[in-house]
Amino acid sequence: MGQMQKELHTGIELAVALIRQGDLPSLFREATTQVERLFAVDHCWLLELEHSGRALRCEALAAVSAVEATFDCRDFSHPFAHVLQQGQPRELSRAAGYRLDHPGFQALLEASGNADSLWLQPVCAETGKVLGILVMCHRTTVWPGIVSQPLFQGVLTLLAFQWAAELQRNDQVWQRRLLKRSLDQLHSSESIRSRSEQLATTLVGGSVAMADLRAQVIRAAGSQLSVLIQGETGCGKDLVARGLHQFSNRADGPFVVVNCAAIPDSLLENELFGHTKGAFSGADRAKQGLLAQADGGTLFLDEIGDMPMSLQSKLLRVLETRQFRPLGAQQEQHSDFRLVAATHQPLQACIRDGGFRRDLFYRLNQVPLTVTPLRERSDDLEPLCRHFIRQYQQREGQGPMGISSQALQVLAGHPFPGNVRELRNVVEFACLQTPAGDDIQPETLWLDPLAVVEPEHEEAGQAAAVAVASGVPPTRDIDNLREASQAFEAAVIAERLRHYNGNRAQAAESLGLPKRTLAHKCQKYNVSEAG
Ligand SMILES: Nc1ncnc2c1ncn2[C@@H]1O[C@H](COP(=O)(O)OP(=O)(O)OP(=O)(O)O)[C@@H](O)[C@H]1O
Repeated sequence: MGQMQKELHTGIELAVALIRQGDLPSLFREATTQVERLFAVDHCWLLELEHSGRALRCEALAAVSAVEATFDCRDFSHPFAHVLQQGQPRELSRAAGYRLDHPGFQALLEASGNADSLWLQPVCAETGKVLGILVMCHRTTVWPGIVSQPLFQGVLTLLAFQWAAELQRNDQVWQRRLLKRSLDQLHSSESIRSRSEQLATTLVGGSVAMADLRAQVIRAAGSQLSVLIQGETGCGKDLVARGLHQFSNRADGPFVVVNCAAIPDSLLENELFGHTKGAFSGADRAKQGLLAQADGGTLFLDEIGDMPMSLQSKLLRVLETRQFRPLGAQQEQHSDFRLVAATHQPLQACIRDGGFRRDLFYRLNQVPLTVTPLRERSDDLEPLCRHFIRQYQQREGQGPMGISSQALQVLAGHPFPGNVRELRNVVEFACLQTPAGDDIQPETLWLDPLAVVEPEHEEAGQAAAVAVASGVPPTRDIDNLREASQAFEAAVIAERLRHYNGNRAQAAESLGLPKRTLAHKCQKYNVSEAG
């Protein structure tokens, strides 16, 4: 092979080797090795200008030395700042280098063996943009013979070209990733927003607390983690649990509700686990438990704070394995359910008092959700009132138009110890007494006067409240028996309705009246006026 052909061959080999590298670190490794080999240079380093343009970094030096291999471009205690500033290559003697006290630069000298001379060569892209610096170190000054070679210029050009292309590729990848991330974010926040809006038709309220809660419900619905909903009685925990099911991928599966406080302790285990035929005397048929029924769906354990300790341990085991054994069964069964639990009790305090298992609490509380009491979200009052009026109209076929601002003001001053359930009852009472097409007025609002009585005046307040609430005169003052009887009847009805949280069917049944008659009497006596 002729000399020229040999050189050409070397050049092509070198070019292929450089082009083949898929990322910057391997490009740098290949380029420095090639320079050391081709030009018989003792040591070669590549310093990369950081994206910010503020510092140069030498990864290869960082790998062999303990010092920080970063060179601030404004720090003239190393020679690279000068090279960048002038944009020209320069030679540097080791003796001159020793006078510079930059620790990174000293480490570079150290790692370059006995080099007496350095050549600092800026590497620039076609656009003129500086990419970094090529540093060659050798025992003696050999530079004029090297840098004048076309092969050296070729290596530099190719290195710069590949380097710039790699940066551009990284930049594009980065841009694409950024774009994708922002699109994903946009998409997920958009989908959370639209689902939250859907949820707002059942979990009503315009307050910030309610909007936050809805977004949390939507996010939690997307996971399989157990959710513990805490909040005062009547504040909407049941609705939250339903929302978690409705917006989960189990929405087509069953939603099984167990009220741990409503089922006697002795029956609760049986309800949950079920039993086989003949498991105990009287078990003449097998019964599927609620755990099994919840397979593929959501199991909602309401009032979990009331679950007996013995059952808590069993539940914990089920939650860990999703396996359980019905009473009398030989085999364990599997049920794939998502657990949602709720309580109005302060579970932390129950744990301290020994009434609730700490390990179960942690198992349930993977996603904690707290529903704020109604008195702390007054912005929800108006939307909730309108929601309940609309529900009333749909149910009864007619009802009031809306609610007056005075009535809303009165509601805003009430503390609502019974939360939204209490508000719903108050609004429904008011609906009953408001002619269709009118707005609800303050006089029709049946608010529990006890709720505003100061604790120290509670007893006196209670007596007064009964009189105010009932409107029944003391017996000795009665001068019209018919009116007094009617007042008494109205007071009993109002009291009973209150007792049943406004459930007219239950109140009517407990008084031995048909529901229609009760509704008629409410209208006739204008129940709230009796208060
Ligand atoms: N944000 C709301 N939007 C619409 N209705 C609501 C809202 N919050 C509560 N309600 C209504 O108030 C009543 C009580 O709510 P819910 O049963 O969900 O309360 P809870 O916290 O589960 O009560 P408890 O602690 O007694 O079980 C229900 O009729 C429910 O529909």
